[in-house]
Parts: sequence; C-alpha cells; structure tokens
Amino acid sequence: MTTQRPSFTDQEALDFHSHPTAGKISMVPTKPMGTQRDLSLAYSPGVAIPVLAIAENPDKAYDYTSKGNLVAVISNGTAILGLGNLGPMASKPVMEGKSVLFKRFADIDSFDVEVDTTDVEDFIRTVRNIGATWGGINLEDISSPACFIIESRLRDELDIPVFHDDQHGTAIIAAAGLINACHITGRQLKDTKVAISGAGAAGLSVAGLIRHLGVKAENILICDTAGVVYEGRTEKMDQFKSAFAVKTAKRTLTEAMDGADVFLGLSVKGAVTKEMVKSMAKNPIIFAMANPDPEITPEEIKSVRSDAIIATGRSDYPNQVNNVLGFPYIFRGALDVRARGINEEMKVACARALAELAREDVPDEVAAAYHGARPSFGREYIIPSPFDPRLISFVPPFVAQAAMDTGVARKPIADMDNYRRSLIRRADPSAAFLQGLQARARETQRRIVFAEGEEPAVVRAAYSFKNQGLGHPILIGREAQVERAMEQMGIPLGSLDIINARLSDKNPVYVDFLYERLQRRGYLKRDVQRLVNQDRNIFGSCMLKNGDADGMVTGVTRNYDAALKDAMLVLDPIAGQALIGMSMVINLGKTIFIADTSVHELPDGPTLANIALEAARAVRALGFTPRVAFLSYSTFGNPMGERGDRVREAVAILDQRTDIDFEYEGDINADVAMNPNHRMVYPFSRLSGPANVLVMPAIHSASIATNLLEAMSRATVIGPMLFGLEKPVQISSLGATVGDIVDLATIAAYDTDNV
Ligand SMILES: NC(=O)C1=CN([C@@H]2O[C@H](COP(=O)(O)OP(=O)(O)OC[C@H]3O[C@@H](n4cnc5c(N)ncnc54)[C@H](OP(=O)(O)O)[C@@H]3O)[C@@H](O)[C@H]2O)C=CC1
Ligand SMILES: CC(=O)C(=O)O
Ligand SMILES: [Mg+2]
Repeated sequence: MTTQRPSFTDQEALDFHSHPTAGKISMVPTKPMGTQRDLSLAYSPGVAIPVLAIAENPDKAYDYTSKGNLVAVISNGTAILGLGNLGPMASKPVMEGKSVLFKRFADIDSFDVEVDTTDVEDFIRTVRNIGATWGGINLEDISSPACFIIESRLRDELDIPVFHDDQHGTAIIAAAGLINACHITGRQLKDTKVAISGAGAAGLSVAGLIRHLGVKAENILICDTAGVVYEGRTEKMDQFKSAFAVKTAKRTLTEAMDGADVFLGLSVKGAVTKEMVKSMAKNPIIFAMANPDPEITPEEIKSVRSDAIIATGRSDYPNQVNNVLGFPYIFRGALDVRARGINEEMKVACARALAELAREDVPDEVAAAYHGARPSFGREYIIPSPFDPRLISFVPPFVAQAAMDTGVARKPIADMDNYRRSLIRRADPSAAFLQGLQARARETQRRIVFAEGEEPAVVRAAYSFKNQGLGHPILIGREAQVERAMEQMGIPLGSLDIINARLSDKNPVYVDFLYERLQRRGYLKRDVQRLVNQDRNIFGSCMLKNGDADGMVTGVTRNYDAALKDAMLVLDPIAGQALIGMSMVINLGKTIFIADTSVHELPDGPTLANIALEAARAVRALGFTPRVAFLSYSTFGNPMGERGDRVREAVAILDQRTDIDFEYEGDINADVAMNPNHRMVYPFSRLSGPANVLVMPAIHSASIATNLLEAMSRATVIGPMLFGLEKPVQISSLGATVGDIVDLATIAAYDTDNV
C-alpha cells in the first residue's frame, strides 16, 4: 500500500518494524534482579506477602503491583484504521504502536491484547475475565455497531476506565480542533453547520461530543455508505445511527456539504471530491481524518479553496487531528485519581485543555519537530503538536479535576500544583533537580545577565525566565535590534530590561576598573574601551564584578573556551578553589556528576585533588551527598602505571588533610566505583555506596564519557556547569535551545558558591 505523500518507502516501514528486534515494544523491570536476595523478595518466598495482602483487600493491587499505571490496548482487528476488517493478528502493529505512544507521551505502561473473535458476547467475556489486571482498558479499531455494545457493557461490568479510543479519543481531539478553527474563523458553535462522512465509531462519537459542546443537533448531517442519516431512513440503520438521524430533505454527502461550514471525515480515503469542497461556505473547516489516507488530500482542497482551514489524521501535513493527542492524557488523568470510568465531563475538560494549549507560544521541542519553523496559533496550527512537552503536565490535571468534580475519582488529588510538578518529572528526569533550583531562584529573585541579548533564542529565554518568576533578566544588546526580535516573537516591548554596552552610563566605570586590572597584562586603555564596548561577555562580567547584576549566562554564539576566557579577563577563580566544569548525568533514576569536563586539560595530582574538593562542595550545595571516585584505567594500583600515578597522588593529598568531610576513593575503575558487588573484592574500599561524583583523570576522558552516556543510553545531561568563579557565570553549548539557556540561567541564579 502506498500513501499519498510518502516520506518513507514500504520497505523502510517494514525494516523499521523488524530491526533491530521485531516489533516496537519491550518490558523493563523496575526492581533490580541482581542478587539472591532480590530474587527471594521479587519471587518466592517474598512475593507471598503482597499476595496475602491483596487477597485480603484487592485495592492493595494498586500499591503492590503495576496495575495502577498499566493500560491494555485491546482489539479484534475488525476496523483497523481505515483499512477495514483484517483480523486480530494484522492489528498487532497498530496496537503495539498505541501501547508505545502511551509510554512515550504519558509514561503509562501498556501492552496490546489481540482477541480472536468477532462474536460480541465472546469478546466481552474475554476482556471482562482479564479486566482486573489493568488500571484501564483502551479498546481500539473495533467496528461499529459492535464497538458501542462492547464498550457500554464493559463499562458496566468493570470498575476501571474502559474507553474506546476511536470513539472518544477521536471526539476529544476533533472537538479541540473545531473549537479553535471556529475561533479563528469567527464562528459560534451554536450557528455552525456540520457535515460528517462516516457514521461509525469515530463519526457518531464526534457528533455526540460536538453536540454536547453546543452544535445544534439539526445542524449535524451524518453520512455513511447509504448517504445522509435522516429521520425515517430504514436502509443500513441501527439504534446508534438513529440517535443522530435528523429531519432533512438532503440525501447525499454532496448535498450535505453544500453550504456547510465544517466537514469532518471519519470514513475512507477518497470519499470527498473537489466539487463538494467548492460548494462549502466561506472559510470552510475541513478535517479529513481517515487513516492512513484522508477523504481528500490537502493539495486537492487547496487547488479549489484558498480560504479553508485543513486538518488530517496524518503527521506529514500541518494540523494533525489524531487521537494520539487524546488517549495518553485522558488516561494519565484518570489513572492518577484511580477513576472508576471516563465520563463526558472528563472528555470535555480534555478537549478544552488541548484547545487552550494550542493558543500558547510553542517551546523549542515543537519548533524542532517542525524543522525550526516555529509554528504559532493560526490556520496552520489549530491544535498542539504531539511533541509539545507541556501536554503531559497541562492536560491531565484538567481531566483529574473533572473526575473529582463528578465523583468518579477513588483517590482525589489534594495538591494540584504538586501533581502538575510530578507530571513534569514523569516526562523529564532532570525536572526534579531543576524544580529545586527554580524554587530557590523564585525566592532569591537574582538579576541575571543574558549576554547575547540580540539572539532570538536568548530573548525568548530571558522572557521565559521572567515569566516563570525565576528572577530579573537583563539583556545586553542594541535596543532597536532586541526590540525588533521581541516584536517578531510577540513579546511586549518594555517587558525586558535591555542595556546597550556602548551607551550605558556604567561604561566609563567599567573601563577604568578593567584598565587597572589589565594595564600590566599588555592592554592599552583603548583596547579595554573596545572590549567593554564590543564584547558583551566582558561588559556582562563587569556588571557582575561591580555588583550591578548577580549572575550571567552566555555561550550561544561563541565557543565555550572563548566565552570562559572573556569572563576570566574580568573575574577571578575563588581563592583556594579550583575552577571546574561539571556535568550532571541522570539515567534510570540515578544521578552522577562528572568533573572536570571543561577547564583543566591534563590535571596533575594536586589539581585533581582540588577538582574533587570543588566538585564535592558544589554537589553538596546542589543537595546531594558526595561520594567521590578518582577514576582511572587502574584499580588500587592494578595495573601500576604512569597515568594512574597522578590519580594516586591526588588521593594521597586528600589523605594528608584532616578537614575532608566527604567519602572519596581511588585510583579506581568506573565499574568498581559504580557497582557495589565489585567492591566486595576490595573490602578496604572507603566508599559506603556507589560513587556519584566521578573525577576524571583528564578532560578528554570526562568529555568522551559524558557524551557516550548521552548517546548510548536514555541519559539526560545537564551542563557542563561552571563552578569556582568569584561570580556565577554559566556557559551554554553553541546553539543551545531556549530551555537549555533558561536552565543555565536558573543555575546561575542558584549561585552554589553562596549556598
Ligand atoms: N484521525 C483520527 O484520530 C482517527 C481517524 N479514524 C478514521 O476514521 C475512519 C473510521 O473509523 P471507525 O469509525 O473506527 O470505523 P467504523 O468501521 O466504525 O466506521 C466506518 C464508517 O465509515 C463509513 N463509510 C465507509 N465508506 C464510506 C464512504 N465511501 N462514504 C461514506 N461513509 C463511508 C461506514 O459506513 P457504513 O456504516 O454504511 O458501513 C461507517 O459508518 C477510519 O479511516 C479511521 O482511520 C478513526 C479514529 C481516529
Ligand atoms: C488513529 C486511529 O485510531 C485510527 O485511525 O483508527
Ligand atoms: Mg483506531
């Protein structure tokens, strides 16, 4: 089968599904299974204890098993996408796909279950009998009208959310898109005339939800293979279609679309012609949502109408109206309150939240998904991108609140702000750490210099920093340039402080100070004047030195070393402390720090000792208990060699001191440092647990190790963060994202040297 705008070949689709392992899904244990004790706890005999607890109170399954975060995607393959009844086995790639989308977008664990029966009772019995295993059940691609009976019976018989995604997931996202498309075209839902192609699971449910939102019943004309579903029709009717039959003389989709404001396609490829599109009202709203190929392509629509708002179910056109924006978040909210079901109010809350989010300025992750072309709310962007990282923290709280308000929540959420923060952490493992720094930044309200103030990403970051209440940003740049960037981004003029280095009244003060500092280092006064006028890192550093600002972030346009050299012309390392770059690596819930990733190329023994001291101090200031390992290719002198000597010397230097208040060990190999079992061979080792601060023997090993971890695992890396300078300066990587810049500004505001 070929699609209309293939961005891949059929062979690529097959290869994607077969390499490197067959399928798209796997399972990850949440507990270690490394030792005999682990086995005794996880399996017999330890497992008997939770078994007995659950036997006594089945609700305890939420506490002692994965039930509460586990959703089944269940199908019999009778309506696979718009491809028809191809059976349960053929539906497996779609169901695996839905499961991984649950995990990817909402951190919900999920497995697919394909049931080999088309008999309604048989299907209901099968699902009911395995129902208690799950926290929720997502029914998928089951043809109508069987799907209506199946869903309604299972909802009655099970006390967990049972949700037919093709009905309600689709209805939620179509309704969100419609709310915004009507807003853009100045329509009221109550006056809107809608033609729908498809009177199946998706079509009827969408009709139901938009009716609930205010579209009048008589203004919704639904068509199937026999034409308009009108009052009195007998051909191919059932009770579910009858509920949407209207009094009308119109009999065909062509007639239904004539003069309609909105077309919603939930049927099959090619169901709509250009002529039908031509006959629609001014500024028509056309959602051709059949998958994988829409009822009519956007190219065909555009060839006859330039005023249409167009959406499809596909990701390769603008405006993807696809239930992937609905099911992950409605289940997240429902699971988090242990909802008994998903009701109309929860669906409406979800649709309204999605519509609202589309109207906000988009983050970098979305711009990246659009190859840098940052979309903004309008005809080509009526609903959020599936890659919008805010979805997981924005949408589920509305769903959870609606569940609580309507009495279906078993476990209401007491603190919504806390819940929102926990959702952010689900999506981003570094979030917990950053949230801690943010909380302090909000308290201290530091003045942070954004040195490259004319750069669009920096302007955006400064605005975001301010909007999040993290402190007072100061942009260095020429007002006209900065303000032009602000206007283009829709940032209100006057909302950010801008300082032009050349025109600042502090300019002569900084020149005098810097001239005094540099006059015996080969600089003439005019050189210093030029530096202060032209080099924004120098001017920013002078602001810090003079007490006119508290911290600085830079590096987006200059390489790390150049930016650091600039700052060090003005600022000194703290006396008695090493200047170091340290990266924080978070992987599978574990956090380690790696130093020195950016300053000392090949440190000698005393310098390595100083790096460890500074790293331990900074790590403690960030809220962790440091356990330092001086890493080497050798462990405790084996093999003995020149490269390990410097490391052993550093350990010996610390051994001589009486004021060391943290654990350290070395020379030691990375696996021994990180794995407690390996240390059994070295019972004299002084580390009480796995090392969390890894002092590398040289800058190249630090850099290579950090980059390898990031590339080879799902690790999140923050930094390198710069520590040990007299004022907090953080240097980003070239071309850093807005989010990275805000994070570094927050770290600068945290000022570990003064914690
Ligand atoms: N973008 C999205 O998120 C989603 C898109 N969809 C798409 O919607 C479509 C329908 O899915 P679903 O409701 O689950 O399937 P169903 O099998 O439940 O319903 C299909 C409906 O389409 C009607 N139909 C078939 N051919 C035509 C035609 N030529 N003209 C008019 N109506 C026609 C059928 O008519 P009859 O009743 O007479 O047989 C039936 O009412 C699929 O293409 C699916 O991919 C579904 C869910 C989500
Ligand atoms: C998206 C989806 O669920 C479908 O097309 O069936
Ligand atoms: Mg589907």
